[in-house]
Amino acid sequence: MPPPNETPAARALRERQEAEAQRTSDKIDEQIRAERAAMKKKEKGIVRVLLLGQSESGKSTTLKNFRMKYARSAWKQERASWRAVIQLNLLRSINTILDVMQAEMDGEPVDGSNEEPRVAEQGMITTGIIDDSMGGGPRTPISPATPTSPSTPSMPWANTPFGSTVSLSRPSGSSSTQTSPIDSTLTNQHQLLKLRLGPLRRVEFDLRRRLGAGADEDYGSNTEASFGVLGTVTNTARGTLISKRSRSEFGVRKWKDALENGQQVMGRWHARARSSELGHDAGSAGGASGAGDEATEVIASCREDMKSLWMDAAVRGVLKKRKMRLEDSAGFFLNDLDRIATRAYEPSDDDVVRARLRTLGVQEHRIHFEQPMGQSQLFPGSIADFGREWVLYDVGGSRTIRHAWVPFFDNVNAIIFLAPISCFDERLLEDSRVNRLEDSFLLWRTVCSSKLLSRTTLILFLNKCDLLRRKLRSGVLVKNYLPSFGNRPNDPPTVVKYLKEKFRDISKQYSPEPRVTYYYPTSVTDTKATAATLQTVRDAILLEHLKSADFV
Ligand SMILES: Nc1nc2c(ncn2[C@@H]2O[C@H](COP(=O)(O)OP(=O)(O)OP(=O)(O)O)[C@@H](O)[C@H]2O)c(=O)[nH]1
Ligand SMILES: [Mg+2]
Repeated sequence: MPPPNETPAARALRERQEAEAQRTSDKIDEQIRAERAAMKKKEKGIVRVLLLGQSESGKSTTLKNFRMKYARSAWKQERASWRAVIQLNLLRSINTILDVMQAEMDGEPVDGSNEEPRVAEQGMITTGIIDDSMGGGPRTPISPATPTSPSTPSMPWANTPFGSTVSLSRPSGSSSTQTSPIDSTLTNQHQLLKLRLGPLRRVEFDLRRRLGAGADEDYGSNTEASFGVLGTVTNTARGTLISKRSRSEFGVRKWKDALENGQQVMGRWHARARSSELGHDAGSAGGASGAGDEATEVIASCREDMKSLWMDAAVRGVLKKRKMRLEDSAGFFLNDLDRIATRAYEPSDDDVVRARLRTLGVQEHRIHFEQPMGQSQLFPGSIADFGREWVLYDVGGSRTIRHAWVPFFDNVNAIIFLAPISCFDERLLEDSRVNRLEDSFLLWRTVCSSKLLSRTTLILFLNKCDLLRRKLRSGVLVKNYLPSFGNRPNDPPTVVKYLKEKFRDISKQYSPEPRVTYYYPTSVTDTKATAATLQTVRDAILLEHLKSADFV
């Protein structure tokens, strides 16, 4: 209230001051409004893409392809720090072989209980989505009988002197196509080789710990925390080649942390490793930037022994007999030992794309597209900037962590769903009663039917086509796992088309309202082909985004 005895002059002054204060207040309000509007406009321009799919479907690999193509400088900066992860992948394979050899030497029985992972067999969790006809009992086994060697091989390795090299026999031709009786007899030379490679167990343990193994998740009912011990983890079952044994897989909540930790390992051990004397041929000279950490030293010094192990016919025989197909497993680098097991090793683009680092948390990656995209020519001017900023969310795909996906559902423009279609004869790692393809169909149905996602653009990658090709070529019959496939030709184009139709039917049947869905057969480890796919995907997502923002 104005003062009771206010003079006309005082009143005029007060009113001027009040008007001024109001102008300032309005200005601030206007600024806030403008900032909010700008933020909203910017937010509206940001494209949010969620990568979904079961574990090992290829989500992180797709993200890497995106970053490699569109965030080139960040990618290049980060590339070297993947070295420790790749080394860990390599050591996991080697130590798995050593574990399997040990099991063979101990005369452990070959586990064959997991040999028929069909889409829906008795006792399996089934949706009936793929084949309503399949509720029933066991089907005729398709596995060709695997010749077995004596369960207790001769073990004449006592008192063997350590030599400087261990020479073993080489497999004749490709082991994966070997059909003659398997020679899986291990000798004292194998025992010797195993001893020589013993230090790699400690290196694997050390690398895991340093990269952040605190984040490791254990699926196995009986997996021991210590390194060098086989877990009772059901590994990817591949038709006739199935494994019940695998070392637990390394996973992290945040890549960034793990990669930074990996870099620190290099730094910390740098000086020590210089004077390291291991008594082996250490391969190519050190001196490359970042080279010289202890893990690298030991790995380089064991290169020839690792090669001997991987190339050995009897070792391959044991792997085959015990149904381990390392070549198809995640993070397989044993064919690159000459390049990777050196002190000077620096990861290539392809190595990083193929490296396996299991995702446990949600990873957010921002990409700012520098080049104008296709539609910007169609929609010039201010729209050229629209959709330049992308946020890609990569999530963990195992069943136990899928609940973390939901909060992202109400704010994404597009979902890239990865369905690994080579997995039609495999079981889920986290629940061996469930066929992996069936799990993908179930997940796809959940995504399609979600009301929150009814306006979200769906893009389906029918992934791992390369592995599908290889599997079909090796004689695995789709109809044995999906009876409704019937007598169609058992070739990749037919299988891809058949599965695509299945996914399409689910989308049509379960989407709350009609929607456009894009389907791409992919092999996302093939970076060149994936680059072309991503270009198309990017254009498609942007077009849908522009439509939803009423620009079109
Ligand atoms: N051969 C082949 N390998 C693939 C393909 N896509 C992915 N991989 C490999 O499969 C493994 C798993 O891929 P990731 O991208 O890590 O799988 P993810 O979906 O992120 O798995 P989680 O993080 O566990 O949810 C990696 O070793 C990849 O290199 C493919 O199309 N072909
Ligand atoms: Mg991942």
